Amino acid sequence: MLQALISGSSVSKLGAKLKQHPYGNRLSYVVLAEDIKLEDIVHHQRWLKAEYAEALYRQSLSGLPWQQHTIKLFGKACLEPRLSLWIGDANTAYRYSGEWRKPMPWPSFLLPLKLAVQQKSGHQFNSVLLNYYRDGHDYMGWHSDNEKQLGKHPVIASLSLGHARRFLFRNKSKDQQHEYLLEQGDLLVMKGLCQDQWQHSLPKALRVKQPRINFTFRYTMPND
Ligand SMILES: O=C(O)CCC(=O)C(=O)O
Ligand SMILES: [Fe+2]
Repeated sequence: MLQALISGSSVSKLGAKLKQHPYGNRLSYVVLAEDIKLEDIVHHQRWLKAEYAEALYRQSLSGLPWQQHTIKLFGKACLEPRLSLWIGDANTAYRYSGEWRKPMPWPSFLLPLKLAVQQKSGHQFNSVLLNYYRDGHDYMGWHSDNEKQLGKHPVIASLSLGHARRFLFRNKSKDQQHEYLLEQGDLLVMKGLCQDQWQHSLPKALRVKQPRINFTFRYTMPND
């Protein structure tokens, strides 16, 4: 059953490779994950089978109650530059921007995906944060996922659907930066010291008109 979701050619290619950016006419290159000696970041390109990835993308776009939250930035209330949704076991409420967010129960169509992500990464997850970037104006700023509720050295498995977007890492002293291109069906696993040593962001891409959806599977310390 699970094998039906997963592409046979998900094994990373080795060696130094440069890949041309698939959008924009600016000549721009992306260093593939395999070039980067960051053992705590693993990029499984095209992990999901194309037909399954496309069906999951469509179902997630139209079938989930996406919300646009307000956050406080320098004391001012602002709309987040993306939509999101917190899904998880009943005891995985989490604190974000001063508020408790209760999880939506797992919709049945996400259960086989959760199992497949657990199998691939070798870790258990009880929650997933979904992000919906409506177009290239939506983005996620620099941050580390280092909240207490995620525990020490969290493992976060991030699945990408929809339009390809750049995903950046910079180390905390800001003298190194790496770039990944996340395409439909890619699974990026962040673990070990990733959240301690690096920040990540999904920058704006103003030429992109199509949406992207991202699922970040996490283990959240249960509330009870
Ligand atoms: O959209 C992405 O790929 C990353 C999302 C992210 O970093 C997060 O939800 O913490
Ligand atoms: Fe993150």
